[in-house]
Amino acid sequence: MSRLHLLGFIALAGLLVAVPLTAENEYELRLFMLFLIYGLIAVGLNVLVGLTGLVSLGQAGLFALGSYTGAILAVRLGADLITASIGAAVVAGVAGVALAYPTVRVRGVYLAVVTIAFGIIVENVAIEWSSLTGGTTGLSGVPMPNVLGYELSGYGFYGVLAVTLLLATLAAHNLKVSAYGRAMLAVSQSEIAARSLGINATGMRILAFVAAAVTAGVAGVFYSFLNQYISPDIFTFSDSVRFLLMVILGGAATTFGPVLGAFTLTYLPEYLQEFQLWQKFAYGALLLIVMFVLPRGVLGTAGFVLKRLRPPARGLSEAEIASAQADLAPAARGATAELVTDGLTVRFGGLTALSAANVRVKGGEVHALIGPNGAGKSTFVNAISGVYRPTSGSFGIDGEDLTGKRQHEIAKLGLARTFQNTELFGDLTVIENVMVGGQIGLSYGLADALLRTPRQRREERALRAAAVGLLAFVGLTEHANEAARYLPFGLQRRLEIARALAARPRLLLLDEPAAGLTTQEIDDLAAMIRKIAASGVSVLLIEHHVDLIMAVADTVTVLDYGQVIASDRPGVVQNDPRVIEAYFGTPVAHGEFAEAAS
Ligand SMILES: Nc1ncnc2c1ncn2[C@@H]1O[C@H](COP(=O)(O)OP(=O)(O)OP(=O)(O)O)[C@@H](O)[C@H]1O
Repeated sequence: MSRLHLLGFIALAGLLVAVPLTAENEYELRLFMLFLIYGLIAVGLNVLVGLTGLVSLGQAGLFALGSYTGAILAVRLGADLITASIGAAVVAGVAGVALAYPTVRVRGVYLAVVTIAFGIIVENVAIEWSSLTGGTTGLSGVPMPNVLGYELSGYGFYGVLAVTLLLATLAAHNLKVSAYGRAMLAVSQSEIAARSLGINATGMRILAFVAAAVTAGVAGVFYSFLNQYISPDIFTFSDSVRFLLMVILGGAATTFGPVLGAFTLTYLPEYLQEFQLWQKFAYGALLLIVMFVLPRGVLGTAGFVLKRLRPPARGLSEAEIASAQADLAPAARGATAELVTDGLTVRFGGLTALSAANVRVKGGEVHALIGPNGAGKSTFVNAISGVYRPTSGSFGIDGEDLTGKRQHEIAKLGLARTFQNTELFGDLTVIENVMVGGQIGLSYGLADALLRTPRQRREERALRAAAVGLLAFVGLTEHANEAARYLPFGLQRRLEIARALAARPRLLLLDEPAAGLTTQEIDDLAAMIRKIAASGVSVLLIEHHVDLIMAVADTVTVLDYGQVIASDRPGVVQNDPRVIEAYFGTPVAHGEFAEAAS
């Protein structure tokens, strides 16, 4: 944990201890307890909004679901605070999974509408199912907070709320700096790239929704025990908006932003009471001004300014570079990684982009796939990496059939790729991009991430060391701490290669890696590809640059109108009349092919 974050946690803990000692009356303490409850909702919602970039305007619905579940369990079944919280966490968690499902199809404003609809449904069920919920009259008689038959004092309950908020903030912070947090950020920035590195994007979104739902559900139980009475009008759409505002105002994706946002929006209405009729207007105007001046939220902007004033070193320390070594060899040693496609066909409506392609990439070779524009090269790459589902035919690595598998499953079986139009995680740093690539080899789980166990730290250290080694291999150590989006184009291409290599694949697909590079950069790329192949990785190279192909390829396969028209050693293919005709329309003299195709 950075020194700044440690200070933040100490300050938060200090505040939580000091408040009950200094509170002058019960009302003050109760208001602070409300802040703790809202803070819990905001901290959970920040996982969703800050890390996966998704917006939920249904948090009041989840809060209500938790409140009602807790209250019903307590009133009707005599459950204590712990049992009620577990029950509410389960019910809200299941609702979180259900809410995450639409993200398979919808995002952005459509997803926001789905979450709004969810909130409205919960509110209406609470009103209409009066035999269970008490309808519009609400549910009263929630007992005093009690644990295992012992009633908690006001301060005891305060302690439970304070410790829960502190632990939730710590767990959310740990999640953010773990492989899970990086994976969520990666998914939000380039889903296709994240999937190509073995990340289950849907799984990450479900996890984020569940985190936001469970915290809102437990906060709901706390609320019903604090209030001892709940009714549907406590959980309205404007509450959902307020919860979202807490995250955005404090600073999405920051550790303490949601807590600060919850604090501000709990106390602000109190201070604005003196404006009487103008209270709501003043509230809105103030929010508008803050968001206009600080679009990243208060702590987001503070962090940004701090980085400007004291920029972190762009590169890595000598010691860190010296301690790391690139390991390019495939994770599964001894594997030959032979890719074989059998009659692979991809149709888009009436267009056959790839027609019964039989390609064999032998273990450890550099195999170039070339062809005129629109020949079907990218379609081939997308088919074997799981982006497109083949219409017919099959493909596999080392005899294992991969047809029909999803992108992240194929990645886990040893295939990594780069993209024709680079697909980096722009807001992550260069080294974080490579670390996301290496996450496929991690074995620590969610509990390790939340608790930052020694196992998590050990694996993260090894992951970083491997990433440093790969950055040295592609010559990017000087840029390690820069955001990937600010790298010059040529370096972005190299970063994509390092990121793909971090997954320690058996087969590496390079989709036009030389596009847009200078002659010197292409020479460096050729040397890099040779080294990669020498370490035992099979390379499938999609390229137009004939010089590069001649320099590195062991075999060249030529596609034309989706069909394989030649596959042989480069020198043979270069003189194949069908290939020359495919590029020029008519047979031409020897030598002109290389000149024109490059
Ligand atoms: N998602 C898609 N939907 C419909 N048609 C597509 C799709 N992707 C590719 N195509 C079509 O399939 C054919 C093959 O395209 P593809 O991009 O695979 O060629 P390519 O060899 O990679 O070309 P380039 O060198 O220009 O990248 C083209 O006619 C293209 O228009």
